[in-house]
Amino acid sequence: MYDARVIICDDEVEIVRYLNKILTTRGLEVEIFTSGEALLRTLEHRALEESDLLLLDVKMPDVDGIEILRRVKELKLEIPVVMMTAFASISSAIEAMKLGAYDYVTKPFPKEKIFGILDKVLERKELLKENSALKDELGKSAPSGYLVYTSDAFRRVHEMAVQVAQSDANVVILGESGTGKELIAGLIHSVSPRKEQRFLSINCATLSDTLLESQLFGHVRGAFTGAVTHQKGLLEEAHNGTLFLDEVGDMSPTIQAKLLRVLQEGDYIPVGETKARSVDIRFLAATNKDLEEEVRQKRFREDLFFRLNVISIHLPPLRERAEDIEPLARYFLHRISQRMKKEFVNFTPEALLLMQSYSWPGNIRELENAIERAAILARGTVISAENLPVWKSAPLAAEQRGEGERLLPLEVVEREHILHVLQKTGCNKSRTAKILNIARRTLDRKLEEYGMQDKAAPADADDP
Ligand SMILES: Nc1ncnc2c1ncn2[C@@H]1O[C@H](COP(=O)(O)OP(=O)(O)OP(=O)(O)O)[C@@H](O)[C@H]1O
Repeated sequence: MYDARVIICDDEVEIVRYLNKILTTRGLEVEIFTSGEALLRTLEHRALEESDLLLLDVKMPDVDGIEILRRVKELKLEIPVVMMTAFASISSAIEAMKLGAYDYVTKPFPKEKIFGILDKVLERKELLKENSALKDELGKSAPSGYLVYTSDAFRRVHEMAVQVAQSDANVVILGESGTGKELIAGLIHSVSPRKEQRFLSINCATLSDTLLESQLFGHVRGAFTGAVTHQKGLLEEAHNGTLFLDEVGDMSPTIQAKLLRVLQEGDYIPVGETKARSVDIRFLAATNKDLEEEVRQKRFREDLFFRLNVISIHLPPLRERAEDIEPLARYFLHRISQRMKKEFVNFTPEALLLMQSYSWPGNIRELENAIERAAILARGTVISAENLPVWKSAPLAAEQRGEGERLLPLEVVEREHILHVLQKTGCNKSRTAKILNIARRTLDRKLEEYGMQDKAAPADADDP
């Protein structure tokens, strides 16, 4: 008997039935998709890596299996994909192998063939697990996590990160707190040629100058009061690997000068030593400050800025990519379900609406925390608006209200106002239309225009 999960995607009912039967008989958990389109939609919203194998038909009427495989690879999903092909489409199987499919089977296939593949896959998974445990122990692994998004804005970020990873250029990652800067840094390292080496990180804002210096450069015994032992610095530890400098905008001028030497000369002198040591490190840095402004204000060295900022990646705040809120929320809900061993199945339309109308100043981290909290508060398996008290009373961001510097287009203000009233009426469309003093038809049209018609409300109970 197996303790594993398999996803089947095939439009041929006979094959699905056959596979489902042989797999479930051996204790496997099976998830079925009968169209490529449905699987593709799920890919964008959910991490499939919790499953152990994807059995994917090459030829489907809507979306081709090869296209799905390509997307799986683009999203860097770890799941092994086995293509199922008819004899006639063997050439696509070869193409699939080139694209990174794990294996392929030609229909019709005996069940031993599938179980043979499954055994190999599970064995490999065990090995990988052991490997990554070992890596964690050595402190080598970069922060990892699935990148969940549907917005074009974040797709561009993802593509750029993968592209720059191939070069050895230093990168500055800019973005508000909680937008995923560290996650992107980890991604860059893990797809870069240095991926087998160490990824180390340090937060430059939380340590005192002396501590930051000795953490980075290391020190010899007796270098200063309290330096009772020799300590290797992060520069030494990260040799040949990647060093992530978080909150780099908060680094003091003294440390900036010392770091500049490392970037310019490729060497440094540990505290208390006289001889320089050479290092080969790729630097990734992040900040939520406007680094160019810091340079203009002479708080950040221009020469260091240019050395670090060979390429910059800007992470957009969550409020500027509202279409990512729902898939992220579903992803976090799925993750918390697993952690709490309780299956949360959905959000109510009101809860989704509330999440979409909030401005998320703490970005993805705030969303993650809110979902976690909601899951704890929820009584049943569906998260409702009441479980999300955080922003129910919270006002919209000043920017969204049109206060401050940025004045907003009418449609943004209108959309926010409609959402606000819907929120107050518990998503009752008739009452919302009345308060807004517009016809119910007009409200429906506007909701459709803003792509909110299915989320705005279930059919109002009190509607005629
Ligand atoms: N696209 C994404 N998909 C899934 N999870 C994400 C995504 N972006 C960020 N996260 C998660 O959101 C949380 C915050 O991300 P991260 O720590 O990388 O942000 P940050 O910008 O470095 O924050 P800070 O500036 O506060 O250090 C993490 O738990 C991260 O895994």
